[in-house]
Amino acid sequence: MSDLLTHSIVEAGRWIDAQGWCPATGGNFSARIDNASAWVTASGRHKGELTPYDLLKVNLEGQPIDSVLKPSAETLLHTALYALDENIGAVLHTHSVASTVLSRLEASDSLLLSGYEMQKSLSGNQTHDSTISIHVFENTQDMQLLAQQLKEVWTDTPLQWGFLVRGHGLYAWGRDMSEARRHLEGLEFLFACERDMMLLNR
Ligand SMILES: CSC[C@@H](O)[C@@H](O)C(=O)COP(=O)(O)O
Ligand SMILES: [Zn+2]
Repeated sequence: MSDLLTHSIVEAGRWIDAQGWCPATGGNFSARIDNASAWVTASGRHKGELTPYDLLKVNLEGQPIDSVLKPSAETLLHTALYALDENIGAVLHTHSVASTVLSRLEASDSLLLSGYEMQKSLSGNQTHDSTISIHVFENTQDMQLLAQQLKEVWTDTPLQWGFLVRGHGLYAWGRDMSEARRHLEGLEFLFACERDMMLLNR
């Protein structure tokens, strides 16, 4: 199963674990194969210790293709993103302290960030002197419901770069794994800064 896409997921898991963003078995990752399928991590694995045999193919309804592995509990969020935007090529979900805490400190459904040079790590941003919005969904164990809410929000206004799930973590994406990693790293940095600013009452 040696393949560039599966390797990119395994490698992302090692890097994300090294950052401390996927403790225990938290997090899940995927990469689009084509317009009808994606590789996704199997459920319950430690994401820093993945091998290609911990990945399976799913269709965009989240059903396994030719695999007995159980797909990530949150597969429907990955497949919803691929169905919503044909330009999304990879999705990374993390459980960092910053995203978990900040998503609880933010009471509304939209986290606004401005004044950070690191905003330029997010595609389409040329300056710190703008305001970007990251949607915050309420957490639920009902992935059908969360995927439906994602579709409804997106239909109103397409999301960019990522979204938060309150008390849970971050979903970040990009046109390929490289861009997904850059968006993830930029957002995690911005969240850590914003959490500190809030804690300092600034
Ligand atoms: C440590 S429990 C975390 C899970 O509930 C879930 O949120 C998660 O990110 C990982 O689920 P998984 O089914 O392994 O993809
Ligand atoms: Zn999760």
